[in-house]
Amino acid sequence: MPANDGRERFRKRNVLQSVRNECSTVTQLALFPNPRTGPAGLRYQPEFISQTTERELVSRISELPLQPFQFGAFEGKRRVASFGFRYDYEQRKLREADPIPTWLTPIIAAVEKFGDLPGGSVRQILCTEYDVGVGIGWHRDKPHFDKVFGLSLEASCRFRFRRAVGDKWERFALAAEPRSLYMMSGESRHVWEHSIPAVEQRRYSITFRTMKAEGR
Ligand SMILES: O=C(O)CCC(=O)C(=O)O
Ligand SMILES: [Fe+2]
Repeated sequence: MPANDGRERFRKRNVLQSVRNECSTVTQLALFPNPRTGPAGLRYQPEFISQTTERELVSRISELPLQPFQFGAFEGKRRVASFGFRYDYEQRKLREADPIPTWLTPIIAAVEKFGDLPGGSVRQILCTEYDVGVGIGWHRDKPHFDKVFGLSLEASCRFRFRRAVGDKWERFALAAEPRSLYMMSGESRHVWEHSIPAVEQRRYSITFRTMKAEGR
């Protein structure tokens, strides 16, 4: 009966709405491929690597001579190591950095495959340690880089997005879980800003960046 159909539709909408509210953002992305639910060009893959690989990568990163990030009061607490290229904030220039270590080769190949990119596309790596209470402020990555991938290690974070719509911010958040990979391309990379609020447990990340043609 039409009245029942209406009620059934209403019930389904309510169920969908509560699923939307309760599920993690990750599940929302999978369940609702509507562009309104998240920035276009954002992809997320849970469990991209195994726990064994995660442990190996964390142990490699903790052996690196990580340095406090040299930019801005809020961001100074992150500790980082760059490979391939690094952005020099004082000179406002891209500079060559140490070559990408070979222990990263297999994971880079997997990331390139995930992004449907030819081998050798990833040319910049940033290993970051966020101690408890450390995050990263709102920003877009430097325009010299094109696609950005991020592997989360040891702890999850709330990976937030915002973009200006009139005089308001449209917002979105992704629960980036340990061992997951996100990819920012298109609007999620070039239009939306992203940030991570202070983490509750120590988190490591490896970000992988391709270069814009003019950045070479
Ligand atoms: O830690 C991350 O996953 C992302 C960090 C970030 O946004 C950046 O280094 O530009
Ligand atoms: Fe970033």
